Amino acid sequence: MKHYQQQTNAFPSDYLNNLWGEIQACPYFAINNLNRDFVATKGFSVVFQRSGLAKVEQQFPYFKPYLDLALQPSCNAFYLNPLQLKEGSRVDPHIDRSLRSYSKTIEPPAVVSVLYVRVPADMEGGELVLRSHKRQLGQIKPQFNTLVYFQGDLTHSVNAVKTPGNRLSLVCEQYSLSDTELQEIPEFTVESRITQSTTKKRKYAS
Ligand SMILES: O=C(O)CCC(=O)C(=O)O
Ligand SMILES: [Fe+2]
Repeated sequence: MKHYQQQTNAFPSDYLNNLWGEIQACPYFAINNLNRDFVATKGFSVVFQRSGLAKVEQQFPYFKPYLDLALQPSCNAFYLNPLQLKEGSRVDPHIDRSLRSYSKTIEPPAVVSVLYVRVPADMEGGELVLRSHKRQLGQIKPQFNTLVYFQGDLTHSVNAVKTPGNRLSLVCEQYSLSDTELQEIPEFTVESRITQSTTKKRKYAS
């Protein structure tokens, strides 16, 4: 893939409404956990190997249509995260390498897929900006029901949202790891501020 591509009207719109509702209702959905590039965002993350896909679909059936369409056959490890921005939220320039927390040597993903589940009407700001070595390659204005794929080694950012309402995307970092790297990745786990604080509470309680 050369830099990026977009697929408009990726799903029946009923599916996106359902996805919106399920994500809002999910107990893991909370103020982000991701690093400080993510300013005032909400979300949670599902980390899995291809062998854990059935478990992901069992616990999160509403992700199945997205995974069926977006997962690349050549990839074997995934970091899936719903990401919500509101007025004033932004994401500073970064390269996605969320699996680094499991193995230091992991290279960036082969591809990242992003589905725009909800976008405020007439949103100002909120564009996804893609760069390679300071050169801007594209500025994507999120559109409801568009599925974007971009090359996983690109630096990217999301401009501050300047409109009220929610911008919800469903992002999947897709990796093609060697057997040794893959061994470090959980078959299936959920990362969320909520699960972390429960662990902490348990620790302090004992
Ligand atoms: O929502 C987007 O347009 C991209 C978000 C992003 O960069 C990420 O989740 O790593
Ligand atoms: Fe990113």
